[in-house]
Amino acid sequence: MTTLPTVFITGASSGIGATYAERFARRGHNLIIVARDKSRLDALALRLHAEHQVSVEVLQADLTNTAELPALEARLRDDADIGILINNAGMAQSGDFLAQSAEAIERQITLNTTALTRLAAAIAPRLAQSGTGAIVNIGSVVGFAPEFGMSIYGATKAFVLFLSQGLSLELSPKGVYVQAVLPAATRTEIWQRAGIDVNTLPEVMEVGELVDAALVGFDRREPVTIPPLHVAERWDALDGARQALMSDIRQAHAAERYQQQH
Ligand SMILES: NC(=O)C1=CN([C@@H]2O[C@H](COP(=O)(O)OP(=O)(O)OC[C@H]3O[C@@H](n4cnc5c(N)ncnc54)[C@H](OP(=O)(O)O)[C@@H]3O)[C@@H](O)[C@H]2O)C=CC1
Ligand SMILES: CC(=O)[C@H](N)C(=O)O
Repeated sequence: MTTLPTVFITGASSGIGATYAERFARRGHNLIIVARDKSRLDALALRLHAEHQVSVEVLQADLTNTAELPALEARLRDDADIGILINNAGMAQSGDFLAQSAEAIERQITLNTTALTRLAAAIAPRLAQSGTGAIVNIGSVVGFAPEFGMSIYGATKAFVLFLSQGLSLELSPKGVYVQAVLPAATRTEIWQRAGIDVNTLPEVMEVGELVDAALVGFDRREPVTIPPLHVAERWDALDGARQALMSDIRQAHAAERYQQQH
């Protein structure tokens, strides 16, 4: 009998991360769940263990505190049972760029990009060595849309997509699956935490539907999964246009429109 890999999930105390934890427990995976709120993690661990007979270990950590990252990195690097990383913890901030404090900007970038990247970097060599495993990074459709007015949040999520595509190119030949999941508005606490009333939003997906759809993409080994996108060809066209740029942008001379007029 093959043993299922342990799933390491950040931001598992609520919302999308807690739902991933429930879904993977249902599939029979042991879990390591990470967030700041230990009492919520403990309650989830007890429930999932009772309902699904899996082992659930709780790791309390503040991922914005880079001093807390080495312990998590060491665990990902050294624990051969961990075969799937769900890089989910994230935060959003509402409000204009002009109104953001330096501390708030740093916190958001550290959580959404630095911690995510460092955790992926910690597990990737071991997965590549074993030729198996998966890294799932939770981005957002906001990463496509500066028009949504969440410039820093969107920029962090554009980073997540770029990083995931790059890692997929590097790691998939070595047997490691990398998935970027890009949800749109989903009913979780992130909205309240960002000072936005989710009930004022026009279209909101329920979190169970979002995670189940993301797992369909996971099982198909899709590199990029966008659950709310009904017309899949739109993504193919966007990514195709990006790839078509590549031959055009490698040029030794500036385009004619930038040549100095003498
Ligand atoms: N809901 C939505 O509309 C969308 C969400 N996303 C993304 O989904 C991901 C999950 O968010 P979602 O479930 O919606 O939101 P929630 O606010 O419900 O969950 C966020 C999770 O991250 C954890 N977290 C927050 N800050 C830290 C920190 N400093 N250190 C460790 N853990 C932390 C929280 O736990 P704790 O407070 O206990 O630390 C919580 O478990 C995020 O990356 C978000 O950007 C993407 C698109 C849409
Ligand atoms: C607060 C948000 O913008 C949300 N998390 C999203 O990514 O759509």
